[in-house]
Amino acid sequence: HNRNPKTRPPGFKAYPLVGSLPDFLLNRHRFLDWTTDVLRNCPTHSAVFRRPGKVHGIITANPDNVEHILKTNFHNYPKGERFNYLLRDFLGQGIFNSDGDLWKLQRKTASYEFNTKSLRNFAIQNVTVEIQTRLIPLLQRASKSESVLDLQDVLERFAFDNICKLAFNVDPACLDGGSGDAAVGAEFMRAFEDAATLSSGRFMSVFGWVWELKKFLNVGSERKLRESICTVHAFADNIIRSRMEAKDPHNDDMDLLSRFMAKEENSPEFLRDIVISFILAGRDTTSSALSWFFWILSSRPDVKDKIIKEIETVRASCEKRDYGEASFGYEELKELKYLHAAITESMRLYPPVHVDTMACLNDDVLPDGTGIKKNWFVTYHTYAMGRMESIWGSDCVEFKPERWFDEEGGVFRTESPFRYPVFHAGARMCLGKEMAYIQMKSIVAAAMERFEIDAVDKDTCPEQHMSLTLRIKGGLPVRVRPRECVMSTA
Ligand code: HEM
Repeated sequence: HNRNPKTRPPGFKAYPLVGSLPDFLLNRHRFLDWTTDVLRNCPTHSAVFRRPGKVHGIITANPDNVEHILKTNFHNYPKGERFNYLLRDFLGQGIFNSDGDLWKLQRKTASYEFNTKSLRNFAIQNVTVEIQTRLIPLLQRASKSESVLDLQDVLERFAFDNICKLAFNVDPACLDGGSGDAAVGAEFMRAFEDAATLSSGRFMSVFGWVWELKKFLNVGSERKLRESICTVHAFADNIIRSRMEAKDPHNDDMDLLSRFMAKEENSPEFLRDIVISFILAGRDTTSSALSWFFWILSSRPDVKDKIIKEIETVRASCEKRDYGEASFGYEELKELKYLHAAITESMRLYPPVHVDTMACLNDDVLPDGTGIKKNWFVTYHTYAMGRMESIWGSDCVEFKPERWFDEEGGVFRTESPFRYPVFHAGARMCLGKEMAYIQMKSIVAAAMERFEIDAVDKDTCPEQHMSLTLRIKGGLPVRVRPRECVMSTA
């Protein structure tokens, strides 16, 4: 690719993505695979996205373009006014929905905190408790009753409990399901889910004025959105208020809210925005990743065996150190290298954040020669990038954890985040990457050590449901059986 702006070809070299409405309608149910095919066949893997009569933006699966957008010319590609506006009712000015100084301020505090040992320890402790007291008993019950379990739902409830603990040290107990405090938690989770889905639904509205009118009249989806936002805000406001009224606001709490309260003179509304953004960011990304992971694994006994062997080896070394928890400690999790590679490989094929979109502030030419105009959007297509022969070679669609190790097979091969933008890249790269791996590896290790988990329909690729993350439509029905020859018990 020609990176020299003086000699690279002039702009507007791009290929139509949505050429005709019939094409779009025919392929709507397989949107990601269809757009992947189109990008694969474009010479530089970039295309123009059109709606009738109007060019709206560029979609790309080209790593040089991704580097340009997320790093080299970062300032030209913010989230943008439209994104901010559509999500403002729900997210306010939280990190996920802000640009410029407001974003920088939150990013600075958060990236410092995400690098502290104390936050990591807090995260490990929360995951361990959730696994020990809820996940393992739930899987045990499913294995005894031999019933079919929706694993995606279980993983989503796990992730929600977990991110709420991390964000403001509240346990909504969604994985406990049921009565008392858990019912309040479940209502909060449901309202959060509705608010996220309905807010993102505004992006799909062909005519923007339709949702604005519904909002003005307080009817239909906008009425439901308003109600769910009220529920979410009331829940968060209560916690923030009582924390602020507490005698010592700089208490020993390890959660993110306390850290933001201690460092800045932030208003209660801004603290709420901050907390809600973190919950959104950490809510259903890990559950999406693990749902696809468990589905893939169901038809790959060879990979399963290697993971189990590794877990048993690491568990044996834990026992020598008299480490008898249901989960694993930080050092042990680091030793689960093959598992790390298998999860990374699974997210290459099924990235939780399947596409990501930015706005273009000023006319620009991308490194592959594609021109982009002010006010267009630019989307990088993470799902397509995981399936490009030019990036991963001729076996790009195969699930092969081994590709993440060097020639000798021992050292994990790190990949450029611009070729593997599963966690984004550049200045706005995901802050929760390490925590996400801690959570995912802990869950898989604890579950696979004790149980055989198999998708009921392991040979049919599940239908995709695209919300903010890539989920499995209708959930992931699995059967759970006790694993024979378990080395330790919960
Ligand atoms: C497998 C799990 C995860 C994946 C694949 C993932 C992926 C991503 C991606 C693609 C973005 C960029 C989104 C954008 O353009 O706004 C992002 C941002 C972010 N993620 Fe994650 N994420 C994961 C888990 C988490 C967790 C568990 C947390 C919190 C504990 C978290 C915190 C954040 C935050 C705060 C941002 C915003 C960063 C910024 O705008 O400066 N993520 N993540």
